[in-house]
Amino acid sequence: MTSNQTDQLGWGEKWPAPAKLNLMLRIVGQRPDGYHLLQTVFQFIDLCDWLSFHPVDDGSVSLKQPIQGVPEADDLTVRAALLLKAETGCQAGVCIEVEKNLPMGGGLGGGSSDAATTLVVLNQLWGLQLSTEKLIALGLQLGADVPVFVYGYAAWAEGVGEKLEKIAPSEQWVVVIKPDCHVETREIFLAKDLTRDSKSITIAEFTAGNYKNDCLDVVSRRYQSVKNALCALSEFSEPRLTGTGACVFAQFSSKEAAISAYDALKGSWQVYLARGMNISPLLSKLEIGKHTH
Ligand SMILES: C[C@](O)(CO)[C@H](O)COP(=O)(O)OP(=O)(O)OC[C@H]1O[C@@H](n2ccc(N)nc2=O)[C@H](O)[C@@H]1O
Ligand SMILES: Nc1ncnc2c1ncn2[C@@H]1O[C@H](COP(=O)(O)OP(=O)(O)OP(=O)(O)O)[C@@H](O)[C@H]1O
Repeated sequence: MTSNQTDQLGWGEKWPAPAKLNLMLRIVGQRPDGYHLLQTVFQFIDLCDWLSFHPVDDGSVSLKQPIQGVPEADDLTVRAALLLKAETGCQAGVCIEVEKNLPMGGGLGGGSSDAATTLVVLNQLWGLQLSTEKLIALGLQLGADVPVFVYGYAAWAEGVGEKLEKIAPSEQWVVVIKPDCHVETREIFLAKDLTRDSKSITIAEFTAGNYKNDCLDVVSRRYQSVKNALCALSEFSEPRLTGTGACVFAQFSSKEAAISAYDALKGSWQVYLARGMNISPLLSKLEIGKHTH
């Protein structure tokens, strides 16, 4: 393959893997296998990891630089690429480069988003022609948060997060605090004191302001730094927890208000200023590619 062809096909380009926020999260039941049945609203933010894919000719899947603390074989991008090969019999190889910006264990879905970007982009680069529905089903094997990143639209989600319906909450400015702790999703879902019987609500009830996250009480009881972050953000706007934490966020209707909260918090906290997005930057980049290639 010449370098010109390589560029045209998107090999070596940087592909975004955005973070998500759960704008609300209700636990409405539990499956026999222990997985929790949710109602949640996913929206993307313009805070991203960046992935690039480099062809290798020996059929192997590797990482250019493993992420600290994550063995290469466990990395969700490697697992996603191997899953595609196993599913399709594809013999091609790839070296994956991840520019990691999203904090891990933050409830921002970084690992899941990296996996989704790998599924979607390698499907294209390897010419596999799997449908979005098939990629969503493969993504679900890797984690409950992967499907929405493949889907690419802000979504009302049910099931364990795989029943997705497009939704368009307002794309507000957000300030996100990453408290100084790592919350394991599994630990929170195993907690005895977690509420698991919330009443289901409608999209209209969410839109009218029902933003409850059922994990909030358990997480803030166990992690003092999450509680402190909620308190710090509440000076500026109503704070919420994303997923099972640790990150907390608040929305702002103006950029100026968001910047002034960000400026006030940045001396004491690991804090991010971002913008809500109803179409994932990955999907936008794929659409642009379709029109230019
Ligand atoms: C909390 C959320 O981030 C909300 O978007 C997701 O539900 C979690 O998604 P995720 O991190 O991709 O989760 P997975 O990697 O699939 O599961 C991690 C662990 O959380 C528990 N888990 C996860 C999702 C779910 N609906 N019920 C669960 O009980 C399972 O015990 C599992 O062992
Ligand atoms: N490419 C990857 N990036 C980040 N974490 C990864 C990756 N591959 C595997 N992991 C593992 O997944 C765990 C969860 O990472 P992630 O960044 O998705 O957390 P999270 O934001 O809390 O996720 P979620 O909101 O889906 O619960 C990490 O602690 C790490 O062990």
